[in-house]
Amino acid sequence: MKTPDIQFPPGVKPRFGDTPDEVALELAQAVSDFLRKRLAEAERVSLVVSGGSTPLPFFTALSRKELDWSRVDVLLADERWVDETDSASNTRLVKESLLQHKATAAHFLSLKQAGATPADGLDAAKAELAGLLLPLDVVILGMGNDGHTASLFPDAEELSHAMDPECRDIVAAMTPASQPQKRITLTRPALCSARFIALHFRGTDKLDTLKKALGAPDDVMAMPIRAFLKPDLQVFWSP
Ligand SMILES: O=C1O[C@H](COP(=O)(O)O)[C@@H](O)[C@H](O)[C@H]1O
Repeated sequence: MKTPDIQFPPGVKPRFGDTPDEVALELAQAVSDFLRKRLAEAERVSLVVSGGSTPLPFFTALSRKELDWSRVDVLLADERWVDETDSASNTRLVKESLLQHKATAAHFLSLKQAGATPADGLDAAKAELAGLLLPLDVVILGMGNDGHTASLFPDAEELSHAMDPECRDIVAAMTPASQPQKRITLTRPALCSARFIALHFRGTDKLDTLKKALGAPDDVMAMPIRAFLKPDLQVFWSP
């Protein structure tokens, strides 16, 4: 594969692979190495993953890694406000493909709580996450072609709250006009301060989206992914 022609800010570490499986294996190796190192230093560690279609091979590879999973708290960067039985549920994806094999022992913290809307369930979600230590250890982000990451959508009326660098909330309710479901998301400061942050995405269309994001890095409200394009971000991409 020809290495994509894309100019990253200094300190961003891109890894380009030929196939989604190759990149998923590399990412699983990098994440498990980092978690193992953190488990030698901390009693519990946190692993934040994204939903959508991209992470499946990464989840499968990571679930087979040898780790003390009983000390790992797994949560999603964002969730659609749907029941776990719904095919759009990111929770369902994580339970079916990540919390398997060796990772069965991990502790899952659910963003989706009871309530008709994410606003109704927000306090319960905050209570669920109350024991997490900040900064988070590992955050794996995805990205949409509108420049959203997690559920930080450019067209959500709650975006300025969730993207506020001073926001004290770990989670926020989101109602993006473009999306069929309401969402709940980790906020920018909670995600941005993680010790290990990776952006995992695939496809030439999304590479073009990333180039657009890098072209005008300051307008983070137009493309929230821009807030994460900073030194030490690890980028994992395949066609
Ligand atoms: O809606 C979402 O989309 C993004 C990207 O998903 P993909 O299907 O293009 O991989 C994802 O990162 C986010 O968690 C999800 O809720």
